[in-house]
Amino acid sequence: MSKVIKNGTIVTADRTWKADVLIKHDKIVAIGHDLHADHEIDATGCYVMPGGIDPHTHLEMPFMGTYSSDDFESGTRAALSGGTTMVVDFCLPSPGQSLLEAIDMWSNKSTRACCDYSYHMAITWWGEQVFNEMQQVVDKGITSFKHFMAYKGALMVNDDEMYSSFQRCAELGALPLVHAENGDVVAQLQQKLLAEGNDGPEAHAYSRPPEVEGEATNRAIMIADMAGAPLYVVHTSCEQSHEAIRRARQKGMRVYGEPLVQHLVLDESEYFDKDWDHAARRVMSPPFRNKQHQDSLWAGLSAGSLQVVATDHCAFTTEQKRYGVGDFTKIPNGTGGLEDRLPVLWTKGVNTGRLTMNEFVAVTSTNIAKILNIYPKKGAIVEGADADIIVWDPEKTKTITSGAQQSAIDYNVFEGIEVKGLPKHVLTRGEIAVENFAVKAKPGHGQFVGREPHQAVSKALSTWKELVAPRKVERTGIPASGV
Ligand SMILES: NC(=O)NCCC(=O)O
Ligand SMILES: [Zn+2]
Repeated sequence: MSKVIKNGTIVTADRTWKADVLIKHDKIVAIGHDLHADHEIDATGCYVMPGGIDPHTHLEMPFMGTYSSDDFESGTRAALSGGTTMVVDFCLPSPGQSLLEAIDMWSNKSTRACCDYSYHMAITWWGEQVFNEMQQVVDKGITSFKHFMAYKGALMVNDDEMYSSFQRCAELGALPLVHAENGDVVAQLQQKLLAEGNDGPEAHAYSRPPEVEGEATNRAIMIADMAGAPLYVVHTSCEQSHEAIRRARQKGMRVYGEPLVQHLVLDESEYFDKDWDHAARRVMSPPFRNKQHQDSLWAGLSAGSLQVVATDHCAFTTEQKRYGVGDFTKIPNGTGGLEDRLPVLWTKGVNTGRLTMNEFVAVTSTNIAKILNIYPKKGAIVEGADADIIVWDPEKTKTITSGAQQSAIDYNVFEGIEVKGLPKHVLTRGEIAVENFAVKAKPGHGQFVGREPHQAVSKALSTWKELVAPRKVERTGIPASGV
C-alpha cells in the first residue's frame, strides 16, 4: 500500500522546506508537490523528520550480576513511542567467549524487535581468536567495536589490548568505540570511599570525577591515532573529555563524541537526594555532572565538536538497584531514556534556542547514520531511503511519568519534566508504529541492519599512516663500530 505525508514541513540536517513525501512499501519513492496515495497522513502544523537513531543501547544486557530489564520488544517499543526508529545495541561476549557465539545469542534476543537495529561488538578480552574473529564479525555487518576502559575485573581492557584491537580495527576499516574512564583509578577511589564509610549512591559520583574521564578519553585518542584508527567516544559527560575530543578534531583526527540526553539535562545534585532510591536509580557511568559541564556539552553540539546525542539505555528496576544498599559499588550502573530522548532534547534544546531544528536532526539521526556508514538508507529524507519518518508536533505537551511509559521499569529519571514537542506519527520502514500519539508497534517488524566498513575514512587514515611510516635511512660511509 502506498502512503503520502501531506502538508508538513520537511526538516533535515541541512535544510527546511515544504513538500509531500510519498512512500511505497518500505521506501521513500518521491518528494514533491501534489502527491497522492492510497493512504494520506496529514502533517498540518507538523515537521517531517528522519526517524531518530540511538546508537547506544543495552537491551537485556548481562551486567553486574543481573540483566537490564528492557528487552528488544519493550526497548524498541519505547524507542518508537519517542520517535527513534533504529537502535544500535551491543553483543557482549563473556571473557573467553567466541565473538560469533555472542552474535548468535543477540540474534536470538532480537527476534521481537519492533524497529530496525544493528550491533556493536564489545571487546571484553584479547587473544588470537578475537583477532581472527573480528574479520568474520565485520563480514557479518558489525563494523564497530566497543572497549570498556572502566569496570576493572569485569569488562575492562588494558592499553596493550586496546592498542592491538584498534590496530586490527584499522586493518578491517572498523570503528573502535571507547567507554572512557580510568578503571584503575576508579577502583582505588571506590575502595577508599567505602573504607571511609561512604557507602551511599553519592559515593558513586565521588568515585568517578571528570578527571578519570578526561584522562581516559585523551589516552584512547592518542592510542587510536598511533593505531591509525578513527575513534568514537561514547557517553561523553564532561568538559575534560569534550576538551580532549575538541583538541583532537582541531588537529585533524577523526574522533567523534556522544553526549547522552541524561547528561545534558540531569545534574549531580540527583545523587545527594535524601531518598536512597531516587539517587540509586540515577547511578550510571559516567555520573551526572554540574552545570558547567552541561554547558560545555550543549556548546559542543552546536559548534560541531560533539556529534551525536544517545541514551546508553540500560534500565534496571528499583529492586535491582537495591542490590547496592550498603555498598554503592554493587548498584547496577545504567539508566533508561530511549522514549524520552527526542522530546527532552527538543524541549531543552530547540525550545530554548540551544539547537536549531536542523541541528536537532543532525545530532539525533543524520550524523550517526554517516558515522556508522548507513546514510542515506537511514538518517535522511531522500528518494530511495528507508521510510523511517517522524511527523513531529511542536505544540503537543506532556508531563513525563513512569506510569505512562513503554519501558518495563518502575520509574523514569525524567519524571515530572514537562516536554513540548512530541512525535504524532512514526513510520518504521513504511509501517505506522505511532498514529495520533498512540503506539502501535509490531514485535518482529524490526530487521538487522548490516553495515559496511567506512572505506573513505579507512583509506584516508591508511594512506596517511603509510606516508608517515618509519623508513630506514640508506647511508653510505657508515663508520666502523666503536667497540
Ligand atoms: N553506562 C552505564 O552506566 N551502564 C551501561 C553500560 C555502559 O555502557 O557502561
Ligand atoms: Zn559505557
